[in-house]
Amino acid sequence: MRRSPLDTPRIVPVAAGVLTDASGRVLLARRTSGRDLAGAWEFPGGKVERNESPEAALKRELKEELGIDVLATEPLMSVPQHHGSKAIKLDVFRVTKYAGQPRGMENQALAWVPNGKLTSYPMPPADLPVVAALQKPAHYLITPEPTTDTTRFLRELDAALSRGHRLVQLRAKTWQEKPLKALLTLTVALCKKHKAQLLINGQLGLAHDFDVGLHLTSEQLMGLHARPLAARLPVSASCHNLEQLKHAQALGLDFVVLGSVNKTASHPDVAPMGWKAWQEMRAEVSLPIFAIGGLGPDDVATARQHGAQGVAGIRAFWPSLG
Ligand SMILES: Nc1nc2c([nH]c(=O)n2[C@H]2C[C@H](O)[C@@H](COP(=O)(O)OP(=O)(O)OP(=O)(O)O)O2)c(=O)[nH]1
Repeated sequence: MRRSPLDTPRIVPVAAGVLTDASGRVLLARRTSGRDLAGAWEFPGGKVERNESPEAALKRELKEELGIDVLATEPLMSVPQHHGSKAIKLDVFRVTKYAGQPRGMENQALAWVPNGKLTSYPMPPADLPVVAALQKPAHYLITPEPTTDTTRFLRELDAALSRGHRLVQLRAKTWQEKPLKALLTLTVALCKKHKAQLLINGQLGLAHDFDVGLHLTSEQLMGLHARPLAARLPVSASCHNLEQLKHAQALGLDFVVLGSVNKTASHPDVAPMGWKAWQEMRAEVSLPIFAIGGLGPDDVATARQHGAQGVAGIRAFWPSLG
């Protein structure tokens, strides 16, 4: 249900920093008792004051909380998040240079956590997309419908993977089972070679048989009552509205794709939602979301500033189309 303007909470701006040590461990701080989200682990930081920039707030907060001087930062992402009656916009920066040794100046516990272990720490909802951004790719490559010229298809996929893509959806909607199995065998081998994760669009049986991930259409998503694959295999879904996003989160999907952000050549009949509506839906859930629709690899920074994991697409990612 949509909130009316009267019950929309004021959006509180918060700045937080990702500090890493020489071995890539990330610094988390534990929220002290008697506060909102007490006991949760978070990225150090705090509320942005009136007339203060998020970077200035981060410097001030990390001096107060950790006793360090922040010398250089890079924007990582900005996450809009509603939880309970609160609404925040969490601006997260990588702290690339600082002076001093972080200490818990406010008696808060600190922990240096290996990147791969971050998900075992209970964190506020707004931090979950940030952890995903630290751990998972920013591009989700969706293949164009393969033609019968599979040699060419595989050559182009090889070229795309050589550019660094590590998350791939095989979208072969019109293929019969037998040739699709043959194509999938070759696609699996290619993805293995490039250490890329493969998901197949729509075909649960094949995902099982080939031990690959599954990408659900929005219709398939809404027909499910449980996550359809073992936890070690990724499951994603296409979403177009808040109901679908919430269902994907309730099922425990690994990530979703939400769009269309802009008008696209492939779906000219779909009305674009634009970034504002995209961001409002993003704020209601905390699972990682790729933005899709007329976007390409160059749009990752914009997508991250609206709370996206990154960008998904066909056209701008595929060698002969981009
Ligand atoms: N610092 C920080 N805050 C976060 C993160 N994730 C997240 O949801 N938050 C929320 C928790 C709080 O609602 C708000 C940060 O506020 P704060 O730490 O400056 O202030 P506080 O809760 O002590 O509140 P108050 O005493 O000022 O009322 O942002 C995070 O990673 N780091």
